[in-house]
Amino acid sequence: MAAYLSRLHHISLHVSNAEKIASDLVSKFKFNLFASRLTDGSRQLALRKGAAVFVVNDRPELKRSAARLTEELPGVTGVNAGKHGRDHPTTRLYDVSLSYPVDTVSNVCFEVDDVGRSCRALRDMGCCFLVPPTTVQDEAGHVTYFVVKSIVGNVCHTLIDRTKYRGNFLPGFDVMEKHCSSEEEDASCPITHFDHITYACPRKTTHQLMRWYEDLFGFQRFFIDSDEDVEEGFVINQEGIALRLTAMEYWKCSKAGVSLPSVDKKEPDCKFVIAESLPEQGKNQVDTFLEKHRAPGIQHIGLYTKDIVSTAQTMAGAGVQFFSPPFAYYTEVGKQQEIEEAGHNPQMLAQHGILLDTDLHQDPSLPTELSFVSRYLLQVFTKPIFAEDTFFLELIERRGATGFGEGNIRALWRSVQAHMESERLDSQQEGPPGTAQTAQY
Ligand SMILES: O=C(O)C(=O)Cc1ccc(O)cc1
Ligand SMILES: [Fe+2]
Repeated sequence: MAAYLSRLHHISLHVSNAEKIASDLVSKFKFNLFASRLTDGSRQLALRKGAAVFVVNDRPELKRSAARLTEELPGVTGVNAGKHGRDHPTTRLYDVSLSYPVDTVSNVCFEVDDVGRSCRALRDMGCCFLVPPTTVQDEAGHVTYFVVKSIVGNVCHTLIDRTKYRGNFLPGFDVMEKHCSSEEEDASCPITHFDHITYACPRKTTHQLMRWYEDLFGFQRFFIDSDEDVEEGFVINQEGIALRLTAMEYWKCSKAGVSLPSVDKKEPDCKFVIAESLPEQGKNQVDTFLEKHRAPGIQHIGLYTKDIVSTAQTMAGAGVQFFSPPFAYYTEVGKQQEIEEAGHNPQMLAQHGILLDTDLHQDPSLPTELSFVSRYLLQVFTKPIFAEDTFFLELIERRGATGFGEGNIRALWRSVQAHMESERLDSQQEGPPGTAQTAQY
């Protein structure tokens, strides 16, 4: 039986300079730093925007990490954190401090209602535990968590039960009383939650991955496109693009002991997208991720916003760089009309590289003349946010469309390929490989 998840709690980043990345998330992406945990050995900074929470961790140095890991694993059970207890300087709470050679986003932490039951379920299925069940407490109560390794590269999942905790975040973190952002700033960047997490995976691994998430966490297939083949997934294999996309979703379930979320309580949470590159059209952005990240992993995260134009405008003004499709994208007759019919201004979208994809959907419950409902989605992709050309963020505004737009994927693909080509030319001009700086900001 699977371990059913209540909701996504936070996503952890492991980076060489936590302060720099946290400061970018605050100043450019308008997240609020609301909690921190500072010890001699590690720094964990928690940032929030709506329900989207990132925890930014300092990445342990390679040479010391092997020792740290063996030191941490047997000793963590029952650790007391914060002001009232023993606090091991190298303990990274709610995560593992595995060393990693490049900056990475590697832990998706979920809340569960019954940690004991989830742990037994995963153990019975042969899951690999990186941290055994561990209780952490402070004056506001206690939480219990454990960490499992996924089968996607360095991705781990922390499962945490915080039903016995009354504090604002997690024990061991100092929560700041007041958030630093003004209301005005929040109104211009209405990000509400994580919409999806996209994994970059090697060829022929999609099925195994889907099976793992279905069996262990009760994820279910989500069809990106109505024409999608059950076995093949959503395949784009033409005009230089060779990509297989498959998506999964799970439902927030709120009651302890519920074996399957009942139909009427269904509420989908963050989706998971598996992107697998296909060999036919040469090296591409998924291959680049696998090479630069040195393993499969989280390639990008979609942040859901209620107003993409204003969010992109504010972020661009604060220094975020977005990918832009060629200007011709916005002047093409069909696209221009599509944008206008959706009530948007092509020039405004062009200014920040925002892509629009309409999905004409037939609603069988309506009379034929009214049955075509136009649903659309808007997306814009940032350039990589770490020094390495790996992880990026996406803004997404959904107007009825629940999937991912094929037109948008094609436009993104082309702008990323063009970016990769210009990087390649730059590095050729600057000298041998390794001397070129790929930092985007
Ligand atoms: O369209 C989206 O937002 C996706 O998440 C799909 C996707 C996945 C990987 C890519 O390299 C490009 C597009
Ligand atoms: Fe995406």
